[in-house]
Amino acid sequence: MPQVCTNNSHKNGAKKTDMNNDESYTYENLSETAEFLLTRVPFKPSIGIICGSGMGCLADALENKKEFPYEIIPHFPVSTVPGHMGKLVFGYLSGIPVVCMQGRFHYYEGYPLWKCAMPVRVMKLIGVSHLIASNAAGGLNDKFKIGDIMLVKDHINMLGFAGNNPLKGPNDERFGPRFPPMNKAYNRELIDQGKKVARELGMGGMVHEGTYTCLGGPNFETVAELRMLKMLGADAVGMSTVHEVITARHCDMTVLAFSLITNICITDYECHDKPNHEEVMDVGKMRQDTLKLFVKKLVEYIAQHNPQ
Ligand SMILES: O=P(O)(O)O[C@@H]1C[C@H](O)[C@@H](CO)O1
Ligand code: HPA
Repeated sequence: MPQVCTNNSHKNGAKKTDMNNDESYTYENLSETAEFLLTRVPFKPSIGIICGSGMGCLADALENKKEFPYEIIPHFPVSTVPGHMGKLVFGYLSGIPVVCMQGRFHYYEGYPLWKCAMPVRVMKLIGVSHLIASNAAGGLNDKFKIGDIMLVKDHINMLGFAGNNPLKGPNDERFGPRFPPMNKAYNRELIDQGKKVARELGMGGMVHEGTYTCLGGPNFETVAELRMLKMLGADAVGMSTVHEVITARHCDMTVLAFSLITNICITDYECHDKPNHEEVMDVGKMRQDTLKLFVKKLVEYIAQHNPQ
């Protein structure tokens, strides 16, 4: 049975922070959050996992779990999206300690990007050096099929084009530099290892490499928007991950991200299908065994080789 933690000082959905949307978390705020967790978990994971929509199964695979509902963690936002459980889960995968976000935060939930990405900084402060971020995404690349996996080799930060960035505002050098590079955001060794693992698991044909783009959501995209994104070089489109990766790279974490292609983007006005969140979650469930195995193998690789 997983151990579910409680926090009496933050009972009954009581307001945990006075911050409004203009005030970012301070280093001290996030250190309090990290301290809260570290004093309740008997191990320090160096690998963090973020579960995409319908992919909470990745956290179910952990052993000796210790679970923290987001409501009880100081300064944490709460998850509002179906398919995102809203729990931080510590445990072991193949005997390796990991921490898993079973539910992430999206811009369309009403949170500013720095708040959506705050758990990444908390992970950093508890000792996480490697982040595996997963997401559900619509496939734009003609070669992709529903249920395929795309290892993210790069992203197009559409929200960033409009000046919206999780690093916007005063920079605290204790997290990272004012102007972080983003040309090597996704670790090449881990992308190659992802492909190797896929081949070993007999799923080589369903794993690709490509560019992810994030829009604000919550609506799915128009045909014209999708045609434009395809022309720009995007292979998959979603509503998350980019703000987490930027925050992770800012504080020098090594990142692997992958998209589960849950639907094929509709770029034809004559097609009358409609994308929907139920389908997105169903594909996550359909692929849960494959995803668990895939992530487990990557965690084993990271623990053995410590790619930088
Ligand atoms: O959290 P992710 O990016 O996996 O969730 C995707 C984007 C939207 O939140 C939702 C749409 O169905 O799934
Ligand atoms: N668009 C945006 N986000 C998504 C999609 C999509 O088609 N599928 C899953 N998340």
